[in-house]
Amino acid sequence: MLKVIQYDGNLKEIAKKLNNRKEEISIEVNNAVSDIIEDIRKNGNQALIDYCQKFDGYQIKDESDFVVSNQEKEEALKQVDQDYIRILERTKKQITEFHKNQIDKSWSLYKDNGVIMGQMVRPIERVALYVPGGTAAYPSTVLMNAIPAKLAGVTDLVIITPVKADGKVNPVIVAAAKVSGVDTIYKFGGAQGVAAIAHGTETIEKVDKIVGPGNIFVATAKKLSYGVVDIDMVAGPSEVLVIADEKANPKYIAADLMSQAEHDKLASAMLVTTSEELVEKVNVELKRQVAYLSRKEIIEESLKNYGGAILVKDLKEAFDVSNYLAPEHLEVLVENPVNTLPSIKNAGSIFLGEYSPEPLGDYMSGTNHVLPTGGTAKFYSALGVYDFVKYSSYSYYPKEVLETFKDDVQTFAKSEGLDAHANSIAVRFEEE
Ligand SMILES: NC(=O)c1ccc[n+]([C@@H]2O[C@H](COP(=O)([O-])OP(=O)(O)OC[C@H]3O[C@@H](n4cnc5c(N)ncnc54)[C@H](O)[C@@H]3O)[C@@H](O)[C@H]2O)c1
Ligand SMILES: N[C@H](CO)Cc1c[nH]c[nH+]1
Ligand SMILES: [Zn+2]
Repeated sequence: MLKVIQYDGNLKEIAKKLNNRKEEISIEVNNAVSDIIEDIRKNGNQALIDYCQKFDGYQIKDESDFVVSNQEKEEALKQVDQDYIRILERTKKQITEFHKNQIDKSWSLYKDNGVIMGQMVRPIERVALYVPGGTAAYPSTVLMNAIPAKLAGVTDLVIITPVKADGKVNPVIVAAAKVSGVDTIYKFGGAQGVAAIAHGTETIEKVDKIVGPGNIFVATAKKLSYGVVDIDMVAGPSEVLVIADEKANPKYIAADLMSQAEHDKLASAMLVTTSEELVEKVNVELKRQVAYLSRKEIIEESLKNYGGAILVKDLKEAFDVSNYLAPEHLEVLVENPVNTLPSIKNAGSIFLGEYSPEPLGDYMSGTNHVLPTGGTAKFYSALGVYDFVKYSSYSYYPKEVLETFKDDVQTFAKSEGLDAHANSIAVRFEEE
């Protein structure tokens, strides 16, 4: 059952009523994750092995066992049927079609006075893709991470993902890695995996950047590793916010809310609507549908803690609430949904109309499913090709053009008290 909150124009109150435990959890998790990172930094491989044993139940045999071997890959691939490979290939095509539009080009400006300026786009060299592996397998995340990275030109890509107690990576992950062209799959994840690949160990080479989603421990470890490596964003426990008018279908809304609630007990699913009657019907549907879903327990816990229905007086208020909460996924189930785009300021990914359900985006619409959570869609974007490149600017000035700037630059430098800067210009125009 969704708890019902009447919106009275106070956005801060709404946020408090919905997320009142988030702060508390993050302090506890922050401390636990900091300890793990420190231990990995000090004790390297041995600490990594110990944490993997503790959290995933697998005793990594030796340093060569950190990586899925070719033989393990072959065995895994034998278990994946051809129709599944076809689906992965179809998904790859969809994701590629969307993401190739994000490829940014280098540019140069040749001025009449001989000055040349420009910007070069270069791929980041070594990137780790986090693929979650705790309570579910995420082959779709392999594709969502790897395809934009490949389009950007990253050559050194590795996957980190937790294994099960038998030490095996799920065969569908191995298949998705093959389809995406990623060879190295490390058998570790969680905060310890993030720490190991961020700092490096005796045998594990550090990366320049870590991307990809994960649970609260993974998201916190990425946050705390920022600076040692770059990260894409905070992509933590999943969220969906549905804006619906009185004509929206309660059966679809309930199904879509639960599709995200099933990810994690910390996932959040919210309905923002003008219709009290719709909320009642959605509650009936939630009860009916949850009964046949295998992750019923997670769904119920997540809806109880982080689910809710917010009643608003009109759609303008609905978009105000949604923009304030900045959800990872926003579904818009109102008449003429495409026309509402100008009202949306903050959302990781937007799903318009009743036949663009959020799970289509999780797998095959082509848009990326690695998305900012916890209100960070106010400043972070969906994972894209731009996350895997960096920009270097350059300039070439002939002597006669520098001369036209020499006095102004020196004055500027002196105004900052930096006379070595001024001197660098002056020495170029001294008589020998
Ligand atoms: N935002 C996005 O773009 C996006 C996309 C896909 C999935 N997700 C989210 O990814 C998450 C996947 O979570 P998951 O748990 O299945 O896999 P995961 O790989 O993210 O986390 C599993 C790991 O968490 C660590 N862990 C578990 N309990 C711990 C504890 N008490 N202390 C320290 N570490 C602990 C362990 O190392 C374990 O291997 C979900 O929250 C889901 O909503 C988000
Ligand atoms: N909804 C998740 C992002 O929050 C992505 C995903 C992968 N598989 C299923 N769902
Ligand atoms: Zn999902």
